[in-house]
Amino acid sequence: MLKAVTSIKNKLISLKNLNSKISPDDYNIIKEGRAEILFPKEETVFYNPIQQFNRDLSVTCIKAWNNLYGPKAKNNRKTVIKPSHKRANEDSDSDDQTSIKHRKLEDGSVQVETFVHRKPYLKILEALSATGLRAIRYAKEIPNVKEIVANDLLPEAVESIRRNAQYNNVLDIVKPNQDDANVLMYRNKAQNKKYHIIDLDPYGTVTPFVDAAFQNIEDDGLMLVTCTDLSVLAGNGYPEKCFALYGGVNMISHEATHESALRLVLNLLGQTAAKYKKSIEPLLSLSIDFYVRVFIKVKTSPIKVKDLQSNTMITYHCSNCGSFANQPLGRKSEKVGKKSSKPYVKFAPASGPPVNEKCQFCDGTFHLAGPMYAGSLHNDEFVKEVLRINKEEHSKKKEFEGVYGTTKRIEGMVTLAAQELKDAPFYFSPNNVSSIIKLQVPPLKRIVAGLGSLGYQSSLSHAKHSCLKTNAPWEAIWYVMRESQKIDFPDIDMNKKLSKMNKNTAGYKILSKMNEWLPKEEDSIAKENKNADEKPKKDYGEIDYSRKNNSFDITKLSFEPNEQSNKVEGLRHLKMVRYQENPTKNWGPKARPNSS
Ligand SMILES: C[S@@+](CC[C@H](N)C(=O)[O-])C[C@H]1O[C@@H](n2cnc3c(N)ncnc32)[C@H](O)[C@@H]1O
Ligand SMILES: [Zn+2]
Repeated sequence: MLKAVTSIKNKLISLKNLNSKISPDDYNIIKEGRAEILFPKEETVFYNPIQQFNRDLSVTCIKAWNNLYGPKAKNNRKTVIKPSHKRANEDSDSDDQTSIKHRKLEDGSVQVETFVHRKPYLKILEALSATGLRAIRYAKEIPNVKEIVANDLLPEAVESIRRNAQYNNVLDIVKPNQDDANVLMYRNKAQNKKYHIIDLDPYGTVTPFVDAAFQNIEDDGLMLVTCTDLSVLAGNGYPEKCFALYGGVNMISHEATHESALRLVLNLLGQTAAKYKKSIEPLLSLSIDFYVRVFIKVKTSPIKVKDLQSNTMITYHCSNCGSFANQPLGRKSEKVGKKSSKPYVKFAPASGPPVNEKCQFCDGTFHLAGPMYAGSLHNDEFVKEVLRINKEEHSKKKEFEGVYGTTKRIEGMVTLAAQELKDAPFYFSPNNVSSIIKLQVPPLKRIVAGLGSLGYQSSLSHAKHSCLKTNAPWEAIWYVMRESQKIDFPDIDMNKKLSKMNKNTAGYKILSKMNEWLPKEEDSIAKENKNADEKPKKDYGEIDYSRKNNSFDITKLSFEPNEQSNKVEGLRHLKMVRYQENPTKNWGPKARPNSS
């Protein structure tokens, strides 16, 4: 949270090394992280205090990326064995200082351990910097930063970046620059200048800046991307604009629209990267308040680019009952050569569609969402490191006391993201499903236990409160929801209930036809026997996003707590802070200041 807004009164500030004097009444000092920003009282440059969470999280993510995949991550301690006549520092990196330990081995050779004390090496571009606050925080809070170019189109913003970089004593690291972000990035490309980290935090959509950014980032680099245009990415009113900007349509009027927003942004990034033989790996993808923020690793890899097709999907979602089915746009499978017996990967068009013309549950019409990214939203290793830094360093170490105001929220959000079920795009709201079939909303843990007893996994979603992600087919979801009523109302008479319902409603159609489409007991037994005889199918990288596997055994249903329900219930008891602590009045994406 904002630490202090101090009005400077009755004295002139003379900035170190700055010739000009600043009139005190013109500025507030805003303290955030380790930075102090001189902020003009009449707002001419963009600053939104609610975005402190975004900035705190970004600092933590850059540290995590650098620890795991940064240019020198795997290289901090080298052990080499040399013939005894060679000196240890002959091959050492001339930029860095090294300390060396020699140990003579029995065979006469010398084991040389080189401890490398790195000179700052990280190069960061903040392409849309406004006051410079973010760049200054990166300079003061992230180790090993060599250079941060803090760029903005507006002269007032660049003046503010310069003033603040100087005031914070980081002008040796933070380089203010006035340019259109794209002009800067394409010029960098021409000069072969690249950055390890590119942060894109625009007003609204990131789309205009993405192409240039992919041509300006180092291999294995980290790209941090914000989009605040959620009315387009997640709203109901602009499918055509969403398609034009992101190359796909969101899940209009569906509770999972915030996850589709993330998948659309990742689709835009993945498609753009592929043009340059690059692939993206989402490290952490969050839907937060009024914006989305994704952290991706970028790699030049023509082989990985081949996965783009099978990692892209469209989604059919019923406009009546909300059930959905995903359709990957391609297939990737491992085959074995007939003559050579060598395995090879085959890419093929997908087969489909996964649904009939009308919804099989309620006769409703399907809407089409996507194309969008179908793969995992987060990387386990990265998320673990983010949580570690947040807990062990930012929350506990004395040196960080009072620096990070949003550690609880980072813990809450990232812990939820970490437990999200993979390969199960989207979630459903038990509240909505219950209201469709006009039954009482069961507790989440009971639904999860029921699905778990049928062999399916479930998790919460960071993107929406009280919603469930699951790899269960919709047949199982409707079935569990109906049967769960019998716990609360053991004498419930479903036929009587149906007779009172309007026959044209989705709920009536779902409940009245359920016994027709539920798997039959004898089918389950036959399937079990067949599976036991069948050789396992060898699929490589092929994930069934479609939810077509609906042959569960209905007789196995139980609502007793199980591993799945205990896991979900454990998280709900953590009482984590998902939302911003003490948001100000009328918080949200801030408009451009008047003068811009
Ligand atoms: C949302 S603000 C950035 C906030 C900042 N990153 C932070 O954390 O406080 C967006 C900034 O982008 C700048 N901007 C808009 N279009 C631009 C362009 N084409 N090139 C460079 N800067 C641009 C605006 O002047 C504004 O200062
Ligand atoms: Zn339906």
